[in-house]
Amino acid sequence: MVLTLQDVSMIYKSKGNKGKKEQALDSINLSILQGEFVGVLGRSGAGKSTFIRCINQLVRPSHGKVIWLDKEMTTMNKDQLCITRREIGMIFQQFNLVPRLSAHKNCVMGGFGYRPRWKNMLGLITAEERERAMRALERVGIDHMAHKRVDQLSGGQQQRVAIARMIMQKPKLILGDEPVSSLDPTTSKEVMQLIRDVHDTENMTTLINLHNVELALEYCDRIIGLAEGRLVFDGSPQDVDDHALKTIYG
Ligand SMILES: Nc1ncnc2c1ncn2[C@@H]1O[C@H](COP(=O)(O)OP(=O)(O)OP(=O)(O)O)[C@@H](O)[C@H]1O
Repeated sequence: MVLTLQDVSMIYKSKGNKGKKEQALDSINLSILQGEFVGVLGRSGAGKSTFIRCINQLVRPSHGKVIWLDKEMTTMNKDQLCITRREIGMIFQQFNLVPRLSAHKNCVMGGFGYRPRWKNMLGLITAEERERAMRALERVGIDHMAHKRVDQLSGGQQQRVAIARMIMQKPKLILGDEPVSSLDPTTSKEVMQLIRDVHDTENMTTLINLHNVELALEYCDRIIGLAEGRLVFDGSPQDVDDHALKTIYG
């Protein structure tokens, strides 16, 4: 087991709206094995993003434990989290790149978690880091755009840069928060294939939110389904029949 969630719940308390509470996750218990590629399905509002973000503590769960490689993330302070998050790469729907910087500079930043803060602030990059970033861009097929500002790239190209930045980070776990939702169908497949290739060759573990059931069934080894914050399905893609889809999507 590389990742375990024990009784994880998340209740958001809105500041406005008379302090209304929103239960986004409800007692999730789950174990993920090394090397699994897991797709997370559910309707809009089912809790998929919250689930993914509770794993690396971008959202701090209200209750329960998240244990990653025998370390309990839920009780970690900010410094401990910074160190542990180096092992966890994240790919977002909106790419989360620095728009005015080049693809290469964005990629180099993937390695910043391993360097002293002062070096990052001064932007001191070694020749080895420069070369490694270039190789990561090559790996995702975007090296010919290395020196272009990322805000001048297409969505698919930007997501490739984000994946190269993640390769530079050398994580053991990939978390994807709807990484292909803003891409057209052909580009979505290309990006999913790329994530799958990186997962396979680097022997990673991956959890990814997807709106597209077909993509999930094609690329994932295991599917989990959320409905109203609860885990309502956990099985292989072959087990996702009409009954399972009805359970997940209502
Ligand atoms: N910051 C927040 N404050 C209050 N409520 C929130 C917050 N973030 C999410 N929620 C609520 O928690 C529930 C789950 O949201 P979440 O974004 O995790 O769902 P999702 O399945 O990822 O949805 P989508 O597919 O539309 O992105 C929703 O009811 C949402 O309104």
